[in-house]
Order: sequence, then C-alpha cells, then structure tokens
Amino acid sequence: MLTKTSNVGTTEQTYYIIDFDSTFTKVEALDVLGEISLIGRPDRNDALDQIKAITDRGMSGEISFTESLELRLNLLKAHRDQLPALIETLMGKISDSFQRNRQFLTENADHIFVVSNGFKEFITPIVTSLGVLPENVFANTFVFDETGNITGFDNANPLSANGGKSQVIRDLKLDGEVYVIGDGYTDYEIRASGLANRFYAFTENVIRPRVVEKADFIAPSLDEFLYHNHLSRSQSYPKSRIKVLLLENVHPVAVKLFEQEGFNVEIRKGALDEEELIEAIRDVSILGIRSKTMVTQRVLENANKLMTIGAFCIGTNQIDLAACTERGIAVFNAPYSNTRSVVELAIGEIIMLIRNIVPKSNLMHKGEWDKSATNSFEVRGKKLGLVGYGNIGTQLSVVAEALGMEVYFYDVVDKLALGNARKCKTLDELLAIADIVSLHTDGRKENKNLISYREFGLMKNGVIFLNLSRGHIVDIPALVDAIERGKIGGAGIDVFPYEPKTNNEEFVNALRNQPNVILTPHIGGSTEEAQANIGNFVPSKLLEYINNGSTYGSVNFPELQLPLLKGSHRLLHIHANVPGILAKMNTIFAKYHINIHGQYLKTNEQIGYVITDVAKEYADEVVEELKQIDQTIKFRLLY
Ligand SMILES: NC(=O)C1=CN([C@@H]2O[C@H](COP(=O)(O)OP(=O)(O)OC[C@H]3O[C@@H](n4cnc5c(N)ncnc54)[C@H](O)[C@@H]3O)[C@@H](O)[C@H]2O)C=CC1
Ligand SMILES: O=C(O)CCC(=O)C(=O)O
Repeated sequence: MLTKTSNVGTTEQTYYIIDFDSTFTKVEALDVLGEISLIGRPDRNDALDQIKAITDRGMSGEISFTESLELRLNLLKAHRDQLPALIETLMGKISDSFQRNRQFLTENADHIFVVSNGFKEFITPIVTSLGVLPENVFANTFVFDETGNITGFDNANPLSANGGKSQVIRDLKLDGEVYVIGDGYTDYEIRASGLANRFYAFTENVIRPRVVEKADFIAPSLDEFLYHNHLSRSQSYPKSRIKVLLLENVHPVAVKLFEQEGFNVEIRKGALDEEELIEAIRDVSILGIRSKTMVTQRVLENANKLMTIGAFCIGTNQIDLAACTERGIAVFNAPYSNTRSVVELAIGEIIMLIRNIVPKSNLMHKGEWDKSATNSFEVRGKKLGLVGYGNIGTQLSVVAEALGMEVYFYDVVDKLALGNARKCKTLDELLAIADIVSLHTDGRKENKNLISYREFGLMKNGVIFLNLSRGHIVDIPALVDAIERGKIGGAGIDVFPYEPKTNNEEFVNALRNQPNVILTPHIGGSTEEAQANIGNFVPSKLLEYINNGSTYGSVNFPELQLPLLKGSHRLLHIHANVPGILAKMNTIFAKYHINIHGQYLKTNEQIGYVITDVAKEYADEVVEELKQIDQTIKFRLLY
C-alpha cells in the first residue's frame, strides 16, 4: 500500500526509471545464473548461499556494488553458453504486475528506461519482450575469454561502479519529472542525488527495510504505482489494496491463493468474538471464516468495505445472510468438499459404538481385560435412520448400504431415495424404526432442539445416536437424561450448542464422562483432504466474484455465471429488488451513447444484480449517475 499521499498526476514529460533484478523480474538474475553454472559442482549449495548473501549485502548498501559484482562473478564461473538457459528461466520469472501491465510499458516506451547494475546480455531480451526499447536499456556488459568463460565486466561502464545509476540518469539529461521504481539501495541513490522527484520502493518480490524506510512511496506492485499516478493499467483497483482476513486456521493453500493474487492477507488462528471482529473487520474486503465466527448484523454494520464472505465449510448458519444480502455482500461456502470426511467419521463411530468399544478401551487403559461378546453387535442388517437427506445424508446412505445396513431417511423436502433406502413420512416414524439415528440436517434456526425429551422417548431402547451436524439441533439435557436412563446405548457427538473459540479454551459440557459416548471437537470435516479441498474451492469462488463478478454458487446472491471480461469495462450494480432499476440504468446508458457489449440481470427476493459490459470509452459521469440511482446498494467497476 502506498504510505504517503501527495498531489499525484503526471505530465507528458514524466520519465520512469525501472530497476531489473527483483523488480522487473521476481529474482536476482545472477543467483539464477549461479544455479545453472554451478550444476554438478560439489560446493554448489555453499557457493549459491554465498552469492545470495553477497547480492543482499550489495542491494542493502552494506558493501560497495563493484565489490559485490566482483565477488559474485568469481563464484559463478559462468560461460556464454549458459546465457540462453538463463534468459529462458528469466522469461518465466517476470514479475506478475509487469506481465499484467505490458500496455503501460509499450504505450510509454519513449519515457521508460531500465537502468540496472545487471547485464545487458540477459536484461535486453527480457525487457524488450514487454515493449521496452533496446536503446533505453542501461546495464553492464560481460567480458568473456576466448573460450567463452565470463571473466569479468566492462570497467568503463559507470554501472559497474558505485553511484553508477545516478551517473547514467545525469547523462540522460531528462527534462521533466523523474520517478524511480526499484527494490534496492542503488535505486534510492538516484533520488538521494537529486536526480529524481520520487522513489517508489517496489516490494512485490522482496522487501528491504533499509530501502523501504528511504522511499517516498511503497509500491507493492506496478499496479499500485500506476493507480497512484492515474496511469493506464490492467487492474481497475490495485489488488494490494484489497485486504483479506482469514480466521479459524483455514488451510494454507487458501492463504497462498490470495497472496498470489496480490491481496493483502491477514490470518488469525482462532475465531473472533463480536467485539474483536468489529475491530478487525473495518478495512477488510474479503472475510474467510469457518463454523465458529458469528457474522452478526452489528459486525456487518462496521464492515463498510466488505464485499464478500467465504465460509470455509458447509454450514452458513453462523452468518446473518439476510443482513449480508441487504448490504450487497456475497456469501460463498464449500458445499461438497468435506462431506466424505463426515461420512467416514459417522461410519467409524457407528461401528465403534455398536461394538461397545469405548468402555472396553477405557477399561484396558486401566489394566482390565474384559473379553466378552455381550452388548457387541455388527452393523450388518441394522436399521440406520438418517434425519436430513442432503449431501451428507445421501452419501452416508450409499456407504452404509455397502456395509449391509438397511437405510431409512426423513427429510423436510421430498428427496429421491438412493439405492434401497426407504423414505419415512415423518420424523416420528423414522425415530421409532431405527437402531441407529444419525442427524444430518442443516443448521437453520427452526431446527433448534429438533431432538429433545419427546423425540428420545420415541427411539428404541439401546439406540445408537449420532450428531455430526449442528450443536443446537439436540437438546443436551435431554440427551444426557436419555443416556443416564439407558435409552441410548451409545452416542457420537461432534457438535455442541457452545463450542470453545480456540484450542486453549476448556470444553465444558454435561456430556463429559458419560459412558459409551464418543466426543469429538467438531472435526467431522477436519481431514487433511477436506481442508485442502475447501482451501482451493472457496478462494476460487471468491476470486471469480472479485475479478469477474460471477456469483455462481453463492448462498445469498442471485446466481450469475458471467463470461470472462475481455475488451470491455464491466459495471456491476447491486440494488434493492424494486421495479424500474434496469430501466433507469439503461436511460443513463442511452443518454451518454454507451455502446453495450452485454447485459445480465438476475434478482432474488431481496436484491437485483445487473452486470453491464460496455465499450472502454465513456464519460466519468456515467459511473457517478449509476451510483446515484435510488435503492443502489453497491456499485463496482471492473476491467
Ligand atoms: N461436523 C462437521 O464438521 C460438519 C458438519 N456439517 C453439517 O452437516 C449438516 C448436513 O450437511 P449437508 O448434508 O451438506 O447439508 P445439506 O443442506 O445438503 O442437507 C441438509 C438436509 O437437511 C434437510 N433438513 C433440514 N431441516 C430438516 C428437518 N428439520 N428435518 C429433516 N430434514 C431437514 C434439508 O432439507 C436438506 O436436505 C449441516 O448442518 C452441516 O453444517 C457439514 C460438514 C462438516
Ligand atoms: O470444519 C469446520 O470448521 C466446520 C465444518 C462444518 O461444520 C461445516 O462444514 O459445516
């Protein structure tokens, strides 16, 4: 993020001086050359470490540049024949924000200079591939011996010595504003010698504190630099300004995906309570949570920048969905990624409980050997009663049948029975018939205490009871009573009306120390596989929404799967679902003679979502007038 503000704006006479290593490319080219030239050498790793250390010392100004160059070339022992491989590698290492903004580089080629202490032999092919003019590349050149070994550098070139970059800029006699973009101390030196008006510390690839503290501005990407200077760019809004807050230990793959996208990502291990979340969410655009963080109306009132929420789980009952919709915040979840994990845990628990393994194992730990078949049963032929026949219920149905169980289910919605499963007309009918009752309903409020004293009363004596869905669905005192009366032969409980916020909080519950009860800390969906699946799936949905406007799979927004944005500007308008909004929008488009490439509209009970792709040239007033339409909730522009 740019840290200081100023009167921005550029003139025709603005010149851009760009560094190469770790700025134009993600890497230091001589480090990469070392990886190539030292292949097969026994001391390769040591030499590479030394080269990297010397590079850093030179870049942060600890040792003179000439010294760092000499030391590195000595260690490299490179050859001319290795340069094509180096160039090929560097082509794949061009910084993402430079790749994205090649249009800026070509359109401003006359005013762009790449000034580097690296070497022309590899810099020129890389930067000219993105439109920089070869005559605007200023860098060192290698000296080779007669067999092609790199033995040194041209000492007459000012860039081989300290202060060389300033010397080059001085000689260029640039008449106008000069802005330097780079990651190293030598880039700052241009500004220090009074030859540049601004120095932007470029931190997309590497952050050097000693350089950053000297900078006029910090540019986490080229987009940020272009945005700051109102220059043409590939992103309507720099991604580094978009803050992502990820709570509850979401999988690292998700963190990586958001970071790769260039977002500013903050992670916290546990859940936050309402007050903590209100504090943390103020400047957050994307929030990622799991099942424990309650996103309430009060939280949302303090989340003015929030665009979207990702529930890294199935359940979304922890989020006030209606309030999100009212505020134009799109919510996504992962409806399938952890279903198998829950099914496998349920099957495992059913077998352990029906065999009475838990008390036997506890006795063994106390040294007691109780070999007997009493109260140990097989699952084959038993009646499994599923309450809720959705994604998990149906999958459990199929796996249970494969184990020889008879499956019965009850769902409030008329569902197709899979395999030989039998539908029950009422919950009561199911409870009366099942040897094992397993809950798989969603967490809607009306399901609170769905299973209480009356329902336990309807169950068979010795029934096995499982809840791996949501804690509030079962009345815990009623469950404890049923266990103590011997009504329940065994129970597996994974979810609780109140669950500790973090692993450091004690689990307090009347179910503790009950016999033949398996208690698990809400881990039905916590397998490595499921978490990695969710970690990939949810960010993909959030990114489609942020980058393209697509809402396919959203749990609260009208679903629109949009074509990729190409050659147009995309105007996204979210409004209260009242008649006439589309007509008002189109009146504005007509008034300004806007060429519409495509238009998409979808509504739900609360909101309407209109996407209009338009030709790139239009008056600024269009955007302002669209935002002013009555009942507008949110407006976004993408390109
Ligand atoms: N323990 C854990 O770690 C995990 C728990 N879950 C929870 O498992 C539950 C089931 O998940 P999915 O199968 O993916 O949900 P789903 O939405 O696909 O299925 C839920 C089904 O329950 C039905 N239903 C709702 N209320 C009902 C009622 N009172 N009586 C009968 N049927 C009712 C719905 O019509 C729907 O068919 C959810 O509560 C989810 O949050 C999901 C994943 C992991
Ligand atoms: O793993 C989690 O945090 C929650 C799993 C869960 O309950 C869900 O996916 O609905």
